[in-house]
Amino acid sequence: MASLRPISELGSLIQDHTRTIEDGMKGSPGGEFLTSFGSKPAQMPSSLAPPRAELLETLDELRARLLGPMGYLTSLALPSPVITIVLQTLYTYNIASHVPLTPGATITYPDLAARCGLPVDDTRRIMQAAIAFRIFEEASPDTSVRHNALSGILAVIPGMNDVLGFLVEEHTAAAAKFVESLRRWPGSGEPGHCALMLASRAEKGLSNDDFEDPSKGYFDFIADDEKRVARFRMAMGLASNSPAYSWSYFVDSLPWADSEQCPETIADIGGAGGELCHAILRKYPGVKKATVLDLPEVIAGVKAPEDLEARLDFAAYNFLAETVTLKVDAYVFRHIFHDWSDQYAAKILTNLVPALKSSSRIWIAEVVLPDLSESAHTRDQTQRGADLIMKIGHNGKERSKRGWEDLFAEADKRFRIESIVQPAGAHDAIIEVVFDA
Ligand SMILES: C[S@@+](CC[C@H](N)C(=O)[O-])C[C@H]1O[C@@H](n2cnc3c(N)ncnc32)[C@H](O)[C@@H]1O
Repeated sequence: MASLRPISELGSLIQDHTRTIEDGMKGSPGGEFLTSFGSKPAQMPSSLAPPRAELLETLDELRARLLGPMGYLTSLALPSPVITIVLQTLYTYNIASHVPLTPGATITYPDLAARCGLPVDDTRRIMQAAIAFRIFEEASPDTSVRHNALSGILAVIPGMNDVLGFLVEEHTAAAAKFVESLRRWPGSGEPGHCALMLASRAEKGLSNDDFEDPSKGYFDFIADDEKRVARFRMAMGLASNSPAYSWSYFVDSLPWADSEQCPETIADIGGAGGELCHAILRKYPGVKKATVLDLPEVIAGVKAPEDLEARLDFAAYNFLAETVTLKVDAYVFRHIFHDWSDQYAAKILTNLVPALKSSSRIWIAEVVLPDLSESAHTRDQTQRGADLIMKIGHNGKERSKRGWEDLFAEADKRFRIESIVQPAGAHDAIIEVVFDA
């Protein structure tokens, strides 16, 4: 472990980075970093991303070191159920929608309680806990509240409440069942053995001791529940709209402007509505034909936009149950493998093998976990957290470079990772794989 810097040095770094950000944001929208309702969120240029990341990391380190081992551990464990209680109640009673949206307007605790159908004393206690975590503001002590920027997004951004609902209802229930899932099915890679499925079956009064097919996962389970499917789609849609998820990182990183390297034909496996192919075809005229392969129900009714009609088509394909018959120059997978444990991810790859020739390339857009770092705990908290979310939700996983190498080796020794590129600011890396047929 590297020797730790004196805490005064951390304080100076915090001061320096804060100044850099404040100066860099002067006069820009959101540059004052206000938290009141209606204030503009800061839109920081990418040049400020490094000082921002280092500032947040330094704040995290200083806090952990000042709290000391016992204080820091308590600071993790104690708020965790409290945050769950607060967020679950905010979602279930849609509390944000009952607080007036006129800037500065307030509501008393009894009025809010009446609108939400909650007891007054509980409403006050839940709201005050929320306010302590910076959601809402107290307008008058013990009497009334109003929105702030954070609570405001729950009320005004379409889909935000769905995101909250998805997280607090599905993930929280799954988290509570995680250890039980480990005990019941140690090491299982079956989607039906994940904690979310354990929780979902228990919630419906279904047996977890005796159920038919552990290969059926969360999406199969909720398929008939329109409300849950819509909420999941909304939550994913909102998350994938964040700039770090932009298609352009992947599309721009492909070396296909060079006609020597540009494939004439490609297939996007699990390509859903074909949006990634739209971007690829528009940027690379050398790609003459793209085919989206996905489940029949997903591609049913999906059409290519007019300008791409001659170059884009869709075909039904089940990557777990069938081998690929469509032979193209390059296969693309975006956000596919992390949904699956190694045994299923390897199956997807072995099902591709019969279509591969020695010049075939596979391009994957997904996370490549970096090694843990003493100087990037906040990044690691997010990425390792996302890995566990994939586990509780699907028995899926995020993979490190080693994890990807092991996966390809398990699938077929002829796969070889040719390159991994991590564009700055992007959530995903781009993994290029060749097949030594
Ligand atoms: C997380 S989405 C990714 C979609 C798209 N590649 C993207 O980047 O937005 C996973 C995709 O895999 C597809 N999928 C799931 N199971 C499949 C299967 N057994 N066979 C083919 N596609 C499947 C889903 O329909 C969905 O389109």
